[in-house]
Amino acid sequence: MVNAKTWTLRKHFVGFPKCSDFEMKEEQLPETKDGEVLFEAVFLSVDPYMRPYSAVHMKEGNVMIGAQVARVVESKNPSFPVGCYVVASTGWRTHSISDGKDLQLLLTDWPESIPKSLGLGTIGMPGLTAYYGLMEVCQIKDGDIVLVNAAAGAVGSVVGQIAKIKGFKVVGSAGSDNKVAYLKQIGFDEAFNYKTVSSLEEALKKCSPEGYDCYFDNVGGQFSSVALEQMRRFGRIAVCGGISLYNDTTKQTGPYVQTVMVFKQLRMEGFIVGRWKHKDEETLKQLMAWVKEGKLKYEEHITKGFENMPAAFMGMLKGENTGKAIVAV
Ligand SMILES: NC(=O)C1=CN([C@@H]2O[C@H](COP(=O)(O)OP(=O)(O)OC[C@H]3O[C@@H](n4cnc5c(N)ncnc54)[C@H](OP(=O)(O)O)[C@@H]3O)[C@@H](O)[C@H]2O)C=CC1
Ligand SMILES: CCCCC/C=C\CC(=O)/C=C/C=C/C=C/[C@@H](O)CCCC(=O)O
Repeated sequence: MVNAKTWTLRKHFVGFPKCSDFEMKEEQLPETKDGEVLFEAVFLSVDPYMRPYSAVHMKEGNVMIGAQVARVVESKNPSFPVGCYVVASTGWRTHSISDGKDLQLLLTDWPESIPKSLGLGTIGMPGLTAYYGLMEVCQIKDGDIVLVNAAAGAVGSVVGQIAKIKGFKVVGSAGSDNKVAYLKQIGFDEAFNYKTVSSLEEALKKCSPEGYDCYFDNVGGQFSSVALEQMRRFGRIAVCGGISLYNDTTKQTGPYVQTVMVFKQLRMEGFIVGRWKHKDEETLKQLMAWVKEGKLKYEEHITKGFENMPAAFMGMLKGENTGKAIVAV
């Protein structure tokens, strides 16, 4: 018998999450049955989507949603032998049992030199999000100038680097001078600290006087209202997320998009990474190849200890992370 620790949503978040919104619990797992595997979490992901999704997909008392890279420790399923690593969406739990249907093996031939935690970041869901947002939604093409915000984070840092691999000019914004230095280090052409510029409009104009063709939006709200005005004709906006809105207790309102959308003939499209699931295997292989070739750099912000999951989650929402926010058990 194995005891699993879990983090549950004690109270729905109101505004910015608080420690008292979470509760750690322990449960005894049953014996595994034929076809089942028992696995233990090695790395867990904390992601922005957990904040808005909790309100829609969770009830108070539920285990917090989320993905982990886990090691199979007991197996009655030949597809997942003991010792193999899986990506599982079983939430904030140290141990889980599954019949394997919802498990994803890490890419085969994962090199020892590349941390398996990247299966939650650059070679996982955030990397896929960056790739599909640029290639499928923005449909980047020759000569495009790309803008991405939350650029030093898990998704944004991959967006900028893929755009550079493909030969485009890239501008990024982030919330500290250290993050701006990091963006320059990984190849962004221009980067600025959105918290310290005196005018966002001027900063965007200075970084690209010609304007922008592709805007990969992770932030939404006021940033987007200003950025839309800097788009070039026939520009494309991939609406990936709106982290500046997730903790609002009252909905923010306009300026509204219609005038600029019509005059500049813009295309704006929201998307969820799962739309291209059928392409995930080949895309993950491409991301892995770029990492191996040193073209796609990664950074991780690692918090140690399962007991620190809420702190890691709240820290990520506050911007403490450069690169992917991960908890190592
Ligand atoms: N549509 C989809 O399928 C998916 C969408 N997403 C979305 O992508 C975005 C980035 O996610 P991810 O890369 O995992 O997270 P990040 O690693 O970028 O971490 C979140 C970052 O958001 C920034 N941030 C927090 N509050 C604000 C604010 N008020 N204004 C501007 N920036 C803020 C912080 O960086 P800073 O210091 O720069 O402020 C923080 O580090 C999110 O909006 C997320 O919801 C992610 C995955 C899939
Ligand atoms: C302007 C408000 C927009 C609200 C949008 C909310 C969230 C956007 C977002 O971050 C979506 C993320 C979706 C992630 C989906 C993940 C799962 O399909 C798979 C998770 C497993 C894994 O990490 O591999």
